[in-house]
Amino acid sequence: MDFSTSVYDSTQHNNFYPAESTGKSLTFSELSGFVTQLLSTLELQELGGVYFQQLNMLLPVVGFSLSDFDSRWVYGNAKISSTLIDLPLQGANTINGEQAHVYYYISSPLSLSQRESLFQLHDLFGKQVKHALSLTRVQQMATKDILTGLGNRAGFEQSMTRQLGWAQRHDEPFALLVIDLDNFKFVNDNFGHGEGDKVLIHVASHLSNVLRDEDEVFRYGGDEFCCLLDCQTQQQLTCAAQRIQASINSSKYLSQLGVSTSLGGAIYRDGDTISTLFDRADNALYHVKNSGKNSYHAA
Ligand SMILES: Nc1nc2c(ncn2[C@@H]2O[C@H](COP(=O)(O)OP(=O)(O)OP(=O)(O)O)[C@@H](O)[C@H]2O)c(=O)[nH]1
Repeated sequence: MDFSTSVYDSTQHNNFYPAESTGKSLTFSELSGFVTQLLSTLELQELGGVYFQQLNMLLPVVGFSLSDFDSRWVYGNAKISSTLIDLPLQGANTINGEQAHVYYYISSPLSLSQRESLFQLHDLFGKQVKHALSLTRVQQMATKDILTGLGNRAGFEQSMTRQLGWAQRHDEPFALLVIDLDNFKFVNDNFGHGEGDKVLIHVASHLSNVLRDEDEVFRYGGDEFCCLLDCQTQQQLTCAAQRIQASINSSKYLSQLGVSTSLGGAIYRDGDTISTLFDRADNALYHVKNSGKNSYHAA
């Protein structure tokens, strides 16, 4: 079997679309790992063990910029004894606003057939990675709230399922906060829906800024937000809730409009499901709403 046949065979026999087959979203590292896995199944003897090893490490790094591979090759002339691979890093990888690159030298020039093999690889991965990425984007859009950029209700349920699984396996609790804006309807009714939208965006940014990186915040729907927090005790949860309230109350913009927040919290207990945990936090919120709003209560 020649090299090109083995590449195409691998495409057919490797399921490169876990997003489709499992319905799970692909993270960067999953996708990179996937490229690594696929690469390691290819028969790259023609490239030699060293090239294979090094490319195996490099390709996942540049994962998403393989489409630039082709045009970025510098062959040098007959007297140059190395080949330069210039791999532009995409996305946030800029240095002082300039595109960041990874340069890679191969000490002896690649033969024509080695180059051909790499171009075939590039072709193959360019298409596959693009496809996997577009699936990931679609999935991300399905779990994102367009107005605030936060995760939406579907995203919340996905994360909650993951967190519940983790808590059960590792016997490590986490906390849920349900947050509802007070008097939000007043803003819509008196200043219009556009102003109401601005308030939601403003609150979302306060929530994102005040929480730790490992915590997650979602717009559950309407003027209701949810946070999944790395808190194991009521004391830690109360601290987080107070920080959120202090942050919202410090906003002149929100206080001028008369908007504040009511919060209900609950900590995971053994055997909890999404709905039992959510209901406890929601009942606590209900309690706050019925006792004057702008406060926090834990179940
Ligand atoms: N501007 C805007 N308004 C929305 C959006 N989604 C839901 N709403 C409005 O949010 C309001 C939510 O109602 P309530 O929670 O009863 O309003 P509230 O004044 O905060 O009531 P309390 O919670 O009792 O203080 C309704 O008027 C909805 O129309 C949205 O995306 N943008």
